[in-house]
Amino acid sequence: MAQDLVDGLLIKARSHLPPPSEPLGKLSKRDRKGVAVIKLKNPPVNSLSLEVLTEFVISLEKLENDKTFRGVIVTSDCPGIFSAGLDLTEMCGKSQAHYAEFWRAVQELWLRLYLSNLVLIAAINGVSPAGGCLISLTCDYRVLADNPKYNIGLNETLLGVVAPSWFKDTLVNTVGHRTAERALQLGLLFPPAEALRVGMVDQVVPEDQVHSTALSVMAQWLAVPDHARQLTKSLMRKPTADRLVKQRDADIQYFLQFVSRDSIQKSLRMYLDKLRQKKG
Ligand SMILES: CC/C=C\CCC/C=C/C(=O)SCCNC(=O)CCNC(=O)[C@H](O)C(C)(C)COP(=O)(O)OP(=O)(O)OC[C@H]1O[C@@H](n2cnc3c(N)ncnc32)[C@H](O)[C@@H]1OP(=O)(O)O
Repeated sequence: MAQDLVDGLLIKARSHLPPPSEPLGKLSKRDRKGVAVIKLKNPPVNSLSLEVLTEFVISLEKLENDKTFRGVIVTSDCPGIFSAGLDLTEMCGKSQAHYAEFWRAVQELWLRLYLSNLVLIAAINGVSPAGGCLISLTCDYRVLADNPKYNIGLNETLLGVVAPSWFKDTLVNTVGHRTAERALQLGLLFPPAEALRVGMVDQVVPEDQVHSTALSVMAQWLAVPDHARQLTKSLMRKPTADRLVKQRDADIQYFLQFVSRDSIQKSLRMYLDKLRQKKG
């Protein structure tokens, strides 16, 4: 990957073109060296379609394999929306083969992000439910913009579905068991101050400072020798990831059975209809 891609690597639904470089705040060039920015761009709501999931994995793999990169800032190009989570249309009215391919892609992205050797900082510049929250939870540090509309959490139960065990594990590892249990059962979406209080995010800053704060935090994490930090990250995270790795196929089968149920299809359709009717 060319060195001049360092400033930006855009994930679009239908284009692989890299964007023009964007300003990276106040840090010196030296501090910025080796830091890529992945901006999710799948308007209108950055839903995680099969295509986006696949491109995300490919982008991460390229960055992992390119030794000029040591850190990635994950953020959004859609105003006010970090990600609306998994694309609900991928889970409604499709074939079993499609559900299996989709779920494997969700697993793959989670594994890549959760075990990444790179330092991952989430610059959360919008609302972040369910799968959107999960992406941020896989990062090493989360900076959330201070806007009362920017709720974050795993709200799956409100859709009538269940967050898989590895979504649950990721949350438990971040906020602890009791907070996770309450948040998961109630499908809580936390506004910024609450998200900070429960440890769902590490910092809440004014909206125009999200990116520069993410860069400052990145500089701190990159000051640690890579090998020691990477081994420590693996020590902390591998047992959780291994639980999924050991039963990936069974997890896919469970998803297939679950999502194919008439009652679940009905719940997902009703939820989508509600979203669509919201406009009036
Ligand atoms: C065994 C395990 C089984 C199952 C596990 C499943 C785990 C699931 C994980 C998930 O991530 S499920 C997705 C959960 N996401 C949500 O609940 C968020 C839903 N969306 C919203 O709340 C809002 O859209 C918003 C993100 C707050 C943005 O609001 P805004 O008013 O700006 O946009 P609007 O609601 O009008 O949406 C525009 C457009 O986008 C469609 N949409 C929204 N979210 C999704 C989505 N996740 N997937 C697909 N499509 C989505 C919405 O319907 C509108 O479409 P339209 O233009 O055709 O009307």
